[in-house]
Amino acid sequence: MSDTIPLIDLRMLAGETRTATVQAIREAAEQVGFFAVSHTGVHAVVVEGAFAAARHFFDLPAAYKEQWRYRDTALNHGWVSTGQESLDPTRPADRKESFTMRNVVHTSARDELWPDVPLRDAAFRLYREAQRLAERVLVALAEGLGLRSDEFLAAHTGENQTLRLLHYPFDARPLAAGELGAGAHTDYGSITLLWQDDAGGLEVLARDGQWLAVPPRPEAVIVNIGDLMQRWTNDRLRSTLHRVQPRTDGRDRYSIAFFCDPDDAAEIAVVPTCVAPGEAPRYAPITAGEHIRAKLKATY
Ligand SMILES: O=C(O)CCC(=O)C(=O)O
Ligand SMILES: [Fe+2]
Repeated sequence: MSDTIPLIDLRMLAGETRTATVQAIREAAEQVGFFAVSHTGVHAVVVEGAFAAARHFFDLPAAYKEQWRYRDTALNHGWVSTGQESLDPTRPADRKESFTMRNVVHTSARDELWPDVPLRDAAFRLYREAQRLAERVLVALAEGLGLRSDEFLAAHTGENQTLRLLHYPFDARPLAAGELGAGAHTDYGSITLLWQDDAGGLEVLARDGQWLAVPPRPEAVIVNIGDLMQRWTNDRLRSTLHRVQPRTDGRDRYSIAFFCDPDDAAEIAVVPTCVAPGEAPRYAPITAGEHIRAKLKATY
């Protein structure tokens, strides 16, 4: 593996370069589980709008943000303060705060869930564009594995698609042993899209056991495979461990993740093209909802 994750230009999905590009996406998903995509169709102004809204919200006093505190994993919406979430439950809680918004199309009409209209509007805009991008990636992965184009897509109507604003504050207090910005974890669902600012700190565990930095690349979106997609593909696509270093250089870091997960009722059964002839699937079918809720409960 190279010293950074592969970069794929999505303009190449059009025309006669499509087949080769779909295979490049599949290969990156198999070998690294992380890749970056450029020319994604997501507008820079929409991404900037979401980052601006995030900075504005996270700057507010904690006592005020309290009103939108994350309350339950079923709704999966709201503010989680620093030290509340442990992506790696064996370590101290993460040095980060977040604002999670599940199924924004559905929840944006509920005024009580939103600190302000600009945040809601910025989230809605990015959510819609992220959905389109995630759908293109799901289709490419299906095609790359020799499946019907909508094999994965059909299970993703938006019910479990979640946008999350993240803030890793600089904090001069000494770090506890093993304290991180985000503890080492794999994502739970199908695929994750990630936008990061230029601060850096994201690392992925390479196959050789070394942590590899994922440097910020303006205009690129990071894509990674989650646990359910790994299971769906009989371990062919890799759900790779990743973590975020805490801020120690005097500046904060902001990032935005879009988790694209299957609908609660979707049955995740190993796809036939990922089982070698004469072998049995490694996993029994599972309902996506069961899996996602169990994972969320473990981290809060
Ligand atoms: O902030 C980042 O760069 C990564 C966040 C992440 O991995 C997550 O929230 O699942
Ligand atoms: Fe993650």
